[in-house]
Amino acid sequence: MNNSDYENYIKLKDQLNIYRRQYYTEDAPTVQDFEYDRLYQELLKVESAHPEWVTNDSPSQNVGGAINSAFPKFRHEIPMLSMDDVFSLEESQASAERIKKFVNQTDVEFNLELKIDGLALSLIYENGRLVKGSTRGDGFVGEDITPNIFQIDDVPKTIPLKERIEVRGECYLGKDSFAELNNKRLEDGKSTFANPRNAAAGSLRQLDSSITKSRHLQTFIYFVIEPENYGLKTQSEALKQLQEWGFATNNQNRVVNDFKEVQNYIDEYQEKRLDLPYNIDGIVFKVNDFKLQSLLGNTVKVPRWEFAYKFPPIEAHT
Ligand SMILES: NC(=O)c1cnc(N)c2cc(Br)sc12
Repeated sequence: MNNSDYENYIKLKDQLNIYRRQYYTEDAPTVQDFEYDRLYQELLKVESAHPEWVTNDSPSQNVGGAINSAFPKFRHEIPMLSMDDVFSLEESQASAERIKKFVNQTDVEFNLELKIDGLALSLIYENGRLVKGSTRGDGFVGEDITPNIFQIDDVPKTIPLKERIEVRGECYLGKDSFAELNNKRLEDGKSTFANPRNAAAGSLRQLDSSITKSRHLQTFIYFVIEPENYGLKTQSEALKQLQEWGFATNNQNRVVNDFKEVQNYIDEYQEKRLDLPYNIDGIVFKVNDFKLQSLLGNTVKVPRWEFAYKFPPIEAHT
């Protein structure tokens, strides 16, 4: 083993952990997402060549980040995992092929969805009433932010379902609300947020709910936990049902069967993303059939039945 390779790996791992703390816990990253992604992919490459170097504190073994202890802790009954990322059409095709091989089926239907650049949240309803809202945290223990969730207008406080249910999605700040917020902060002589995702995170993870209320946060809900308990068979069906229950859902999803359709969808939204009223940073591929999703299951950190294609960074025009 070349000692300096190992030392470089430790430096890379420590640097990534600093970036994660800034992004997930402090809501104030000092590095752009694409640079973080590049370094993270480099770490994965080194770890696949040297699995014996991998320790529990590696970013590859953890989801999300440490929580703000000022909030009550909330242990997720089912971990809130993250997702594998791919960075090219070819990689996304290879991932889709690996999934088909795993389930030994050539015609697997995928539901493509927009990857919202916000922060993950979980909502729990009992007897049709919202009882709990939480952040992802480290995937196992998140922050109980229930009072703040009640301040988000598009989160239904009651739903027409008596059974207990957990749904998950993304909390985000629209581009216009972000611009208004930063202009107001500039007028008030305050620091501005680097991007809408940090502004959303800083607004949702607020100890003062009235500040959360003033920030016009929005949500897209896209997961039903244990969907088959509610008679749902596919992800596309679950999105329709979520909308009928009263959740804010993103209806720009598309069920695809072949790669040409995937290419069309990616091209279409790579084009449209600048005009959408919210930030997206990629496309989520989900195996549409829940029975196949169960067959595929999860690895320690990510589901095998979904992955994200990340758009290349938007060129900053100086
Ligand atoms: N549509 C989706 O499933 C989706 C959208 N936006 C996101 N940031 C994420 C993250 C995970 Br993990 S899934 C997902």
